Parts: sequence; C-alpha cells; structure tokens
Amino acid sequence: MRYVSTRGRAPSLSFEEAMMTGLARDGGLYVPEEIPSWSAEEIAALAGLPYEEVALRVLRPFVAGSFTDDQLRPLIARAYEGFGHPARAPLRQLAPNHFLLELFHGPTLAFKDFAMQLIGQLMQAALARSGERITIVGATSGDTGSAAIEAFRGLSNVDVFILFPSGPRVSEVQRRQMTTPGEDNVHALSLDGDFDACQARLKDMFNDHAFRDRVRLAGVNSINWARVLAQVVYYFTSAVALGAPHRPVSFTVPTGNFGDVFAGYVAKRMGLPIDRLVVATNQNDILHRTLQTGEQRKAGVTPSISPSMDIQVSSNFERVLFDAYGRDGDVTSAQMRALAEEGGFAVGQGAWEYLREQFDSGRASEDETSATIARTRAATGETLCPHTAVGVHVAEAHLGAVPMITLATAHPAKFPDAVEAATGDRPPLPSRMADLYDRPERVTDVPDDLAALQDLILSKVSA
Ligand SMILES: Cc1ncc(COP(=O)(O)O)c(C=O)c1O
Ligand SMILES: N[C@@H](CCOP(=O)(O)O)C(=O)O
Repeated sequence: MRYVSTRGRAPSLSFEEAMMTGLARDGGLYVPEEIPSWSAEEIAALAGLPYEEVALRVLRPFVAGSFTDDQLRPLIARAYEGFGHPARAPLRQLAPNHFLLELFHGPTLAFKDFAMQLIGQLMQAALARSGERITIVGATSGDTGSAAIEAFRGLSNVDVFILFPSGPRVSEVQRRQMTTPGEDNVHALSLDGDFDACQARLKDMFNDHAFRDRVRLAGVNSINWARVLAQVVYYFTSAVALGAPHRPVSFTVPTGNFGDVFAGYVAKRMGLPIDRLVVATNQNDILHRTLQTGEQRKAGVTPSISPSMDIQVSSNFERVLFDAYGRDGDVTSAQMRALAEEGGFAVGQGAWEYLREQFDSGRASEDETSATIARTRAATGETLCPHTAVGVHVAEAHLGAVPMITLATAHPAKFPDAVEAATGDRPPLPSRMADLYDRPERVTDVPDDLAALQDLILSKVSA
C-alpha cells in the first residue's frame, strides 16, 4: 500500500514511512492511494472475534509492505492489554435504537488511547529496525497530549513535547495527566494561545524542513495517518455487533479535528454499511456551518465545557476535501491556503454535494450539553462526559429506523466540573489515578512563537 499527499506535491510513501513522517513535506496529509474494499462476507466474518483480531484484519491491507501479520499480532496485543474492559470498546444501550460506544477504557480515559497505544507499539518497532531516535511534538486540546505521553513515556529513543493551551482551556484532570509524569523524555508545554495556535505552530515546525530534519520530527496527532487507521477498527466491531453487514447502522461522532469521524468515513468507503455519519460539534461549530452552508470560515474559538472540541481549524477536513474534489491536490492546496491566509473558502458546488452525501451534522449549545448530561443521568443512570453529551444531543435529532451509535469519547471523570454542574456530583477517578491531585506538576510556559519553541526543543533534545 502506498500513501499520497492531499496536496499532490510530496513523494508517495509506504505505511511505515508515512507513519514516521507525519505531515507530508508539501504541507498536506497522507492518505492511502486507494481504500481497500471488503465484501459482505468478509465483514460478516468479523462477528464474535476479539477486538485484537478485528484490528489485525482491518490494518492488514493498509500496512501491507511494512508489517507482516506475525509482526503485527504481538504489537496489537500489547497495545490493548492495558485496557480496562475485555471488549475494549463495549456498547451500551441508551434507548431502544440508540447505543453508546464506550471508548474510554484505555489508560488515559479517552478514545485517543485506541490509536496512541497502537502507534506507540508500531513506532517502537519501526525505530528498533532503523536504530533512529525521534522527537515527537504534539498539539492537544487536552486528550491527545496525555495519551501520547502515556504511549511514549520513558523511552530512551523518543523525546515527547506536548503543546497545550494555557489556562482553563483544558480541564484540571487533563492538565495533570500531562504535567505529572516524571520521566525525563516528557515535556509538557503550556502555550499562550488556544488549540488552533498549538496546532499551527506544530505544522510550522513540520514545514521548516531544516528543523524537521535536524530533530527528526515525528507527529502523533491525527495528521498522522496511522492514528486515523487505528480508529477505523471500532466502527467495524460496533457495527457488526449490531448486525452489520446484514443491517445498516448510523454513527454520531463528537467532532473537533475531524479525525474520528474521518475514520468512520474510511470504514464506510471500505464497505461497512453506515447509513448516516453525523458530525456533532459544540458551539465552535465551523464544521456544522461548513456542511450546512458550503462555506468554511473561521470564527474565534470560544471556550466551552467540552474543551477538547474547542477547535476551528480541523486538520482532517483536508482529507475529505481531497476526496470531494476528486483527489485534486492543487485545488485542495488552494483551499487550505485560503483558509490560512484569508480565513476561509467556499467549497465548490460538486464537492459540497459530495460532503453532504457523506455527512449530516448538528451542534449543541452549552445549555443543551449540560441538559443532556442531566437528562441522560436521570433517564438511564449513565453519566456522560460533556463531549459525549454533545454527541448524544445531536444524535437524538437524527434517530430513526436505523440503529444509531454515538461515540462516547471520554470518561466523565476527566471533566468533573462540567458533570457536577449538570448532575450535582463529581464522578470519581479510577483508583489507579486517585492520587493525581497530589502528584507534583512539571510544566514550562511558552509563548506562541515558533522560534522560541524551536530553540526550547533544540536545547532539550541536544542535551
Ligand atoms: C473527548 C474528545 N471528544 C471528541 C474529540 C474530537 O475528535 P476529533 O478531533 O477526532 O474530531 C476529541 C479530540 O479531538 C476529544 O478529546
Ligand atoms: N481533541 C484533541 C485535539 C487534537 O486532535 P488529534 O486527534 O488531531 O490529535 C485533543 O484532545 O488533543
């Protein structure tokens, strides 16, 4: 399998090269040259298999040429052995035709662990082959950062720098998950700006080829194709559990950087019978507006009670735009340039129609999110995290004859203030994290300044 850039001007790469490269050298994102297509029989054969076996089958065609089954199997096993539920991603019924897919049983209590634990294993295997060391820089609105730290902490051939927005733009639990690990290779950087600023500086670092080569920069955000790929797996396990391929299912996905819902789109392109893929946004609703109006225009980020989705520049939207334009890298490039330089762009008519065929969308206000947490608790006993509540609110407007699966993207204990405000009580952290508030924090405040960030990283990796 080869991977091509959405901007059409970077060399095509193998899976391993694309994973270790992160952002393409032309500023684009890598996507598979073609999406493998599965028959109904192949999908039906997944029924009853352990999560790890489904992961092997889903990954296999995408990693061909980089990892054999024998190499992949133990890496997948190690990735998921620490999850706190035997099913890894269990389903829970909320209402007659509405299910929650619990994606928060990994070590850092958010769906990011599914991909990050696996990418940690895959990257270590690749580094063992090459004998190289790498510098990972990640941008986070709260969850990617801790998942990345958990996957790479203590490794002697990897330095991890995580840029997160300063102040209350991440929850205290999220911040402490990033600032309390004591390993020398972990660097938590609190940036004076929002997530979009963190992600923009990360992309600037990738686009500075001299810097990128000097520190051997690697990325673990969902700009990295391997992240998206790992997330395709749970669309298959959950849909098959509800009767696919013999009956279709729909998904509602709390969305920020568009990586998770893009993974659902890949599953659908592979042949999984997904009826509707619903993009659920909080008040930072650029994706909902884009799908409704055909115009993508940035507005400032407004902090919300679902902070991990406080994003206006959704990286992975570029991947679907590339498909919507018939894989025309020049047009995709021009639209991304307009977003960066002019604050927005109008999607062409044909491309917009393609997007509307693929995705529905909705938004939840702050009050609606809070009310959904309270109402769901009262009706079902289930405590939702605010991101999941955004999804449930939007999903409820899209319920019909086809079963709806809403992705429960984080554990409510990561957002105790929002949950307490809605329900009156604070969800406890799992016992292994009970002393999180007592652990000493280690964090460096950094300005939103590329040169200063690069100097800091250089001083640490060459130390
Ligand atoms: C808890 C939670 N829910 C939803 C999202 C949105 O996912 P994505 O960025 O893949 O759209 C994120 C972060 O991205 C998150 O951390
Ligand atoms: N919500 C994310 C933002 C980064 O998304 P990613 O999937 O591109 O890593 C976070 O929690 O950091």
